[in-house]
Amino acid sequence: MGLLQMIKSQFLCHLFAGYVFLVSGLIINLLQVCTLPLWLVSKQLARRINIRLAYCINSQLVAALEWWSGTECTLYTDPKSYELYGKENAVVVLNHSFEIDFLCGWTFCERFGVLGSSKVLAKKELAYVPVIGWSWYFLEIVFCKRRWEEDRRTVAESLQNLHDYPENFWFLLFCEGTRFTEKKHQISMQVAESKGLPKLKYHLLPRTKGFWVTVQNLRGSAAAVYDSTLNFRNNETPSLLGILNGKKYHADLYVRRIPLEQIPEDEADCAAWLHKLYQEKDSFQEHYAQTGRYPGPIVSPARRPWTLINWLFWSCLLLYPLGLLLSQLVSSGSVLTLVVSVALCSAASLGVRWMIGQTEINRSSNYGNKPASLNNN
Ligand SMILES: CC/C=C\C/C=C\C/C=C\C/C=C\C/C=C\C/C=C/CCC(=O)SCCNC(=O)CCNC(=O)[C@H](O)C(C)(C)COP(=O)(O)OP(=O)(O)OC[C@H]1O[C@@H](n2cnc3c(N)ncnc32)[C@H](O)[C@@H]1OP(=O)(O)O
Ligand SMILES: CCCCCCCC/C=C\CCCCCCCC(=O)OC[C@@H](O)COP(=O)(O)O
Repeated sequence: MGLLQMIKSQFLCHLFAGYVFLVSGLIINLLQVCTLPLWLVSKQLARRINIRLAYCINSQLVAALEWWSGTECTLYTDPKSYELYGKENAVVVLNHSFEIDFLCGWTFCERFGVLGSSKVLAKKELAYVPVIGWSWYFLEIVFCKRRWEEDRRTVAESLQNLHDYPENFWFLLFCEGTRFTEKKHQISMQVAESKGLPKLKYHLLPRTKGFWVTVQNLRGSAAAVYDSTLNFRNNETPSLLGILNGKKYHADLYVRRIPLEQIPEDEADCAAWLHKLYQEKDSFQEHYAQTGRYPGPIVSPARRPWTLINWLFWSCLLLYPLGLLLSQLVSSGSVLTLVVSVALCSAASLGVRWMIGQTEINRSSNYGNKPASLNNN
C-alpha cells in the first residue's frame, strides 16, 4: 500500500471528514429551516436556495467518490441522448444492487448540473437520517412507507407538487424497492413464477405501482425515462467505507433515454412495459458479465472541480473553530473538559458510522424478505 493510500485509511482523516460533513450539514439544515418563512413569500426562491444548500451536502459525498477515492464512472449512452441530459426533467430507473449505487447516480447528477435539485422515491425511514434525510424535506423528496394503500395518495400528491419546480431535476426510482440479496431474489422469483413472468438473474422483480404513479403524475413535466443499468468492473463490491478508505472502484452505467410518450398510460400495460424493461436490463447485465462492458458508445462526462472546491471551503471554515477547541482543551488541563470532549467526539463518530450503516446491505430492511401477503418494511 502506497503512502497516500495509507494516509487515506487513517482514522483521523475519516474523523475530520465526518466532522466537516456533520457540522457543515447541521449548519445547512439550520439554514434550510430559516428558509421556511420564505416559502410563504416566494416558493420558487426558497426552492432555488434549498437546491444550492442541498448541493453543499450532497457534493461532499460526491467529492469523496470522485476525488478522495478516485472512483472512475463511465457512461455508455447514445450521443444524441447525451446532449439532452441535464436539460430536461427525467425519471431515472436504476437497478438497486450496490451500496453506493445512489452515489454513482449523484456523481452523474453533479456532472450534468442537477445534483442539488434531484429527487428520489425514498423509504420513509431515511427521512430521519440527520443531515441528508433532514435536508430532503426541503428538497420535496417523495417518501413512501412501501405500503401501497398508504403510499398511493401521498406519492401522487408529492409528485403533482413538482410540476412547477423551477429547475431541471431527475427523479430516481429504484423499482425493485430494496437492495438485491440472494434471499430477496429467491422470494421475488417465486412471485415471478406465480405471475407467469420470466425469471430475472440479476434483478428483483420490479414493483410496478410506484413506477406507474410516478410516470402518470410527471407526464407534462418529465420528458423521458432514463433507463439506467449500473455495474462495477472485476466483480467489485463497493462500499461507502471503502470510498472513505480511499479505495478506487470502476463503475459503468448504461443509460437509454426513453420518451415518456412511449410508456403506456393504462396501469396494467404500464406494469407489463416495466417488466419487459427489467428483462432487457437483465440481458444488459448478462452482456456485461460476459464482455465486461455495456452495448453502445462510451460518452463520459468529466468530473468537475466544484465538489472539491465546496469540500475545501467547508473544511477551511470549520478548521478554525476545531483548532480553537483543541488549543483550549490542551491549555485548560481540565480532566472534565477532556472527558466531555472525548465523549462528544466518540458520540459524533458513532453517529457518522450509524449513518454510513444506512447504506450497508448487510443491515438492510426486511422488506421483500417475506411472501407478498406478509411483507414488512
Ligand atoms: C445520465 C445519468 C442517468 C442516471 C443517473 C442515475 C441516478 C441519478 C438520479 C437521481 C439521484 C437522486 C438521489 C439519489 C440519492 C439517494 C438515493 C436514496 C436511496 C433511497 C431509495 C429507497 O429508499 S428505495 C425504497 C423506496 N422506493 C421504492 O420502494 C420504489 C419501488 N416501490 C414501489 O414503487 C412500490 O410500488 C410502492 C413503494 C409504491 C408500494 O409498494 P408495496 O410493496 O406496498 O406494493 P407493491 O404493489 O409495489 O407490491 C406488491 C406487488 O408486488 C408483488 N410482490 C410482493 N412481494 C414481492 C416480492 N417479494 N418480490 C417481488 N414482488 C413482490 C405483489 O405480488 C404485488 O404485485 P401486483 O401485481 O399486485 O402489483
Ligand atoms: C465527505 C465524507 C463524508 C463522510 C461521512 C458520511 C456520512 C453520511 C453517509 C450516508 C448518509 C445516508 C445516505 C442515504 C442514502 C441511502 C441509500 C440507500 O441505499 O437506502 C436503502 C434503500 O434504498 C433500500 O433499503 P433496504 O435495501 O430495503 O434496506
